[in-house]
Parts: sequence; C-alpha cells; structure tokens
Amino acid sequence: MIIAVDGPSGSGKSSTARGVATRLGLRYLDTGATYRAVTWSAVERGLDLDDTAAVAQRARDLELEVSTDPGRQFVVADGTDITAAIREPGISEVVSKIATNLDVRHELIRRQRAIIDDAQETGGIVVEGRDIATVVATDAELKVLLTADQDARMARRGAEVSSLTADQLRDQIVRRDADDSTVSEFQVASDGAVTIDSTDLTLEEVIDVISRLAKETSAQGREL
Ligand SMILES: Nc1ncnc2c1ncn2[C@@H]1O[C@H](COP(=O)(O)OP(=O)(O)O)[C@@H](O)[C@H]1O
Ligand SMILES: Nc1ccn([C@H]2C[C@H](O)[C@@H](COP(=O)(O)OP(=O)(O)O)O2)c(=O)n1
Repeated sequence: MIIAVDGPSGSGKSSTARGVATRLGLRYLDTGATYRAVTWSAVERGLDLDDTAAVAQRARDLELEVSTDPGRQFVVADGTDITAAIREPGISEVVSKIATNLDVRHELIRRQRAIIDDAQETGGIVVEGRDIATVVATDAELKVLLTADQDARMARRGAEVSSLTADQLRDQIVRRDADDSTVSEFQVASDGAVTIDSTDLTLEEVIDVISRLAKETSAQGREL
C-alpha cells in the first residue's frame, strides 16, 4: 500500500505521515528531505544556486541515503550525517531554488520511486511532499491533501523554531509555498484525493482520520 500525503508548509505532513506509518507498521518517506539534501550539498560546495545545470549535476552525483524507518529518521549525503543540518533556516530559505529546478526534480523523483518500490515488498509506505499524488506515486491507494489555514501554519512553525523572526516565518511559509506552487499543485486536491483541514484538529486526530481511511481502503481492496 502507498499512502500519499501532500500539502503546504506547516500543514503537518511530516509529523502526521510519520505517525500514520508508525501506527500501521509502514515505511515512511519525507521527500522534502531529498530536496533539502541536494540544497545542503550545493551550498556546501559553494555552487551558484541559480546555475541550474551545475546544481542538477550535483543532484545526480550525490550519494544519498534517506531513512524510511518512521522511528529513526536520518539523512546521509556523501558520507556525512546531515539530519540536523538540512533543517537549519539557511537551508529552508533557499531550498525552493533547488525544488523549482526541473532537472533536479527529475533526478529526485527517480530516486523517490525506487525507494517506494523497495518498500512495497515490506507492506507499504507513507510518502509525504508536494507532488506525491499528482506525479511521484499517481497509483497511491490513498491520497490525502493536508491543509491548515495560514495563521495556524505560521504559528506551528514559530513554535517549532523559536529563533525565527516574524519576517523569517512569513518567508518560510508564505513566500516558499508561492515559489513551490510554480512546479507542483498542492493547494487544490487532485482527482481521488481526500482533503483534510487540520486547522482545528490535534495531531493525534489527524493521524486517527488517515489511519482509519487507510484501513477502509485496504479492506475495500481485499473485497475486489
Ligand atoms: N494537527 C496539528 N495540530 C497542531 N500542531 C500540529 C498538527 N500537525 C502538526 N503539528 C505541528 O506543527 C509543526 C509542523 O508540522 P510538520 O509535520 O513539520 O509540517 P509539514 O511537514 O507540513 O511542514 C510541528 O511542530 C508539528 O508537531
Ligand atoms: N515532493 C516535494 C517535497 C518537497 N518539495 C520542496 C518544497 C519545500 O520548499 C522543500 C522542502 O520540503 P519540506 O517538506 O521539508 O518543507 P517543510 O516541511 O514544509 O518546511 O522541498 C517539493 O518541491 N516536492
């Protein structure tokens, strides 16, 4: 089984998807981490992030390992553990430049699909990002568009990274979503996707709803 969770920044995709995977005994893939890893590597090498060909070459050359264990997340790039480094505000500020590079997307989608294929042999995977239902795994059995209103998303991110100024917070949520929307459709539900508005739901409630939908979907599949 593949469960796709897409949505804007701060809607709760990572925490919800990880919670659902833990509860249902599935693997978990944070596709945003792959874009962050390429960003980290390009910055570390001092590449001009506007040089799309050079950054795309970096994406192809990068040796990347992304954990799919929902209980033990890590990202290793060219032998360096960058699990914490990719969450730094400096990476969040520029990651959209890399995520809007279509050659980078091509390479990372290829890698994401290989990880998803591997996970199918162990029962399935919850995959979260921006384009999972529409591009990466269009055959996902369950597709969720997770939303929350802008104020809730900014408040959540602010609570998570207390050092951010109001301007930085707005940049990370509003400006980044606007830039990312130019290459992926994650503001409107695609065909067959269920929209869950998490503004007034707790994390546990969202995990409950998606887990229940997954069980229903899987039971329907067995009846066919
Ligand atoms: N339904 C919810 N209610 C309140 N806080 C939430 C909810 N879902 C997630 N959060 C919190 O909001 C923050 C951002 O969530 P995250 O999963 O990183 O979002 P995304 O992956 O969509 O950017 C985290 O601190 C998380 O614990
Ligand atoms: N499938 C995906 C996943 C992430 N991205 C982009 C969108 C974001 O700007 C970056 C980082 O994604 P990530 O999910 O880590 O971002 P946030 O958790 O919302 O801060 O990558 C994408 O374009 N496609």
